[in-house]
Amino acid sequence: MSDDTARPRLVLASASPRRLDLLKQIHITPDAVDPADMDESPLRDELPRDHAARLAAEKARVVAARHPGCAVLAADTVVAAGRRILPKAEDEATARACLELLSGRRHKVHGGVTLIGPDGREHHRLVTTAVTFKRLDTREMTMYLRSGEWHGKAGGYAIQGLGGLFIQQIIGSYPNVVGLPLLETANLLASVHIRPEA
Ligand SMILES: Cc1cn([C@H]2C[C@H](O)[C@@H](COP(=O)(O)OP(=O)(O)OP(=O)(O)O)O2)c(=O)[nH]c1=O
Repeated sequence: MSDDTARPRLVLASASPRRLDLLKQIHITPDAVDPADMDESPLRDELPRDHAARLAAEKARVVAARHPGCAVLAADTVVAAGRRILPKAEDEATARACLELLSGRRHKVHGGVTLIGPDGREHHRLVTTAVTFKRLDTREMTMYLRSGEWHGKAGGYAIQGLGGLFIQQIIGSYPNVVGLPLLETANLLASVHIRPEA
């Protein structure tokens, strides 16, 4: 059987337009997008990397149950300052608190990825990127809060947008910070015969 005939349908279990764009960037177009839409609160004392891995797996399982025989891809991005999991900023006060915490410091972004194959087998990856912010002055803080870009973003910033202005150093995968570690995701997908189209 050729690789092409073996290619299963791919379902992206995500409501994030960024994840769809990142997949498209590597010439992979899901056959369907079906967000898991679940409670993403951390468990008591859950470590940031464990949280990212657990949520990616849970999102994938919920969606795989709705699409038997398909490959299902899910991910979760967690911004962590030490053992602390930063929230997704839904209001300005939360965004400000996140930015004050990140200002002038290094933090980590953990990207959990789960692929459930058409045979129901689970494959997991956890990718960590270290990001250093410059120290933000009052003008920069005000400008960024006004932009509204922080809305719905883990840690209250977007590296792919205006937030890129604050990045002094990054060690590791850039697309992981945006929402999907592309190298590791492509390797997972290749294991179920889904490859970038020319
Ligand atoms: C740190 C950072 C996060 N983000 C975004 C990516 C994710 O969408 C979001 C993290 O939240 P997630 O819970 O990982 O994703 P989501 O709720 O948007 O979508 P779904 O769970 O359905 O897959 O933060 C950026 O876009 N840029 C950044 O630099």
